[in-house]
Amino acid sequence: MIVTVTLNAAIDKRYVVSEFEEGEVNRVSTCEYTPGGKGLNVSKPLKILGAELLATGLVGGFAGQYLAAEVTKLGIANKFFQIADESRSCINIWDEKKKTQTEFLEPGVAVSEEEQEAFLKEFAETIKEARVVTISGSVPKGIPLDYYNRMIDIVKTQGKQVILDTSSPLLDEGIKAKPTMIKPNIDEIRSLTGRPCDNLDEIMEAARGLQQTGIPVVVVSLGGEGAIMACEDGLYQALVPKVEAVNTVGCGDAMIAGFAYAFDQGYSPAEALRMASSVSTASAMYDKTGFFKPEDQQKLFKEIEIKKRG
Ligand SMILES: Nc1ncnc2c1ncn2[C@@H]1O[C@H](COP(=O)(O)OP(=O)(O)OP(=O)(O)O)[C@@H](O)[C@H]1O
Ligand SMILES: O=P(O)(O)OC[C@@]1(O)O[C@H](CO)[C@@H](O)[C@@H]1O
Repeated sequence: MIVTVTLNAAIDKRYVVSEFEEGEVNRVSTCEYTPGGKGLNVSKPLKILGAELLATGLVGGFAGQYLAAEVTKLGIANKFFQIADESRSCINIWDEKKKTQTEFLEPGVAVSEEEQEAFLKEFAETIKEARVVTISGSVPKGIPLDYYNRMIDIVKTQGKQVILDTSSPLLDEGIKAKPTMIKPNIDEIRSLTGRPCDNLDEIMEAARGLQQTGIPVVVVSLGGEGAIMACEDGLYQALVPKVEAVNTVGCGDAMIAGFAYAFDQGYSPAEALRMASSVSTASAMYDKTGFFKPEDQQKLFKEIEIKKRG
């Protein structure tokens, strides 16, 4: 079983405007509300894969009730912890003319120390049946930098695998707790290592360096260029075929879903990389964040090349 964690859940609001004008009144032609926050964008592809899954995290107020109800509607089992303040919204504006996307991500409400401690206590119980736990995204206000470290310690103490997917400064702190896996993208690996990582050799060296600090699996995702993985077996490269990418938002989350699924099913690291790359690439081919067509994923699974690089 897989438990996904979203501490900063959000109602993702997608606004379509004919032409976005800064400083003007913009009328929205279509709007779409979906449950978001990175951990929920991991849950959606996991559901499509047919994984046994439980979504947890923090939600609050009416927005929180709406989020939990929408997640349930998607058929995703969930056990959210209720906080006092209202869950956030994230706005994504799609400009039809310029074909650009503008995002406004609210920071998330304050979470009191009492709420933080109570969630951790509940979390230790929630993951009892899990084999794999994913921890994703930003954290709401008031949550200290080492909170993910405490969660990772709880998961590891129970002998389970834990994937951490976040960015600086939470990632810089989180790697100290040695999660089972991290998946920085190119910007995140540069920020983590302070190296330019301008070519494949440098990226492989950076991934191996991090893996050797005691993080069993380090994957660097490279968008349409695939991914590099450093693990105990060595270095691997995933080469993905050219596809018509219509929405790359949340591809990283879909990749985490693929790895969590593969770890839960006991795949080898190389096959886990193939699985994760097929799910994330299929999700780039679908316009709705967090979704993909199983037939695209199954086709890609056969086409993706996994090369041993050292
Ligand atoms: N344009 C694309 N074409 C094909 N596959 C893609 C494309 N963009 C992303 N992918 C797939 O998704 C994976 C993750 O992409 P990326 O490196 O962009 O993650 P990310 O930056 O964490 O994404 P996000 O933050 O939007 O979730 C890639 O390794 C690849 O398999
Ligand atoms: O603040 P986080 O949790 O890091 O990111 C939140 C978020 O912007 O990322 C997704 C796109 O990847 C959106 O669906 C979501 O609302």
